Amino acid sequence: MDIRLGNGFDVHAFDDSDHVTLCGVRIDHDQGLKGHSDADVAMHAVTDAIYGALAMGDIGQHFPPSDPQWKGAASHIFLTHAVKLAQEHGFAIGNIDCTIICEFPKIGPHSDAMRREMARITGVEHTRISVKATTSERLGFTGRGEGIASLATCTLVKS
Ligand SMILES: Nc1ccn([C@@H]2O[C@H](COP(=O)(O)O)[C@@H](O)[C@H]2O)c(=O)n1
Ligand SMILES: C[C@@]1(CO)OP(=O)(O)OP(=O)(O)OC[C@H]1O
Repeated sequence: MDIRLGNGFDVHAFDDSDHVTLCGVRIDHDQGLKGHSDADVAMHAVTDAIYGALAMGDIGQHFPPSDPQWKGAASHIFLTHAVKLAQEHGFAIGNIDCTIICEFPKIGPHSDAMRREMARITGVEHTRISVKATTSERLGFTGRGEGIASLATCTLVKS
């Protein structure tokens, strides 16, 4: 059995919009996230974890921020591409673990919806997908409410 481990990390700054999209779930909030795409920082970290496990670059190499085609794009496009690439190379996703770092919005009430949305996109059972959150105890840029950071780990399995 061939088992691969990948990690991903991403940061997006807040802007003055009225919602954020995290793991494909829209959360009304008094700020939004700036990005070339829909700025789904958590889904970007998960996508990069898959590319990392495959040792096939990163999200910006597959979907350059300089390409107008991806302006405002929904991030499920990027995640779907990474999953397809894994499948084409004979891998299935073993599990995904994602951590979202921010003071606000609170993630807990939305984490199950996020797991189910990523399960829908990836075709992976939601019991294999984890979405967690932490504050940074008011320290640093996340603590000052300047943006959201996210990190993710995934395993890929080829039997
Ligand atoms: N944006 C967030 C941040 C945290 N949580 C939940 O609160 C718990 C305590 O956070 P600490 O940073 O004080 O450890 C954390 O374990 C999460 O369950 C959240 O839902 N949303
Ligand atoms: C997702 C892409 C798409 O152009 O743009 P952004 O939304 O700016 O997100 P980032 O995490 O900076 O990753 C780079 C790009 O691939």
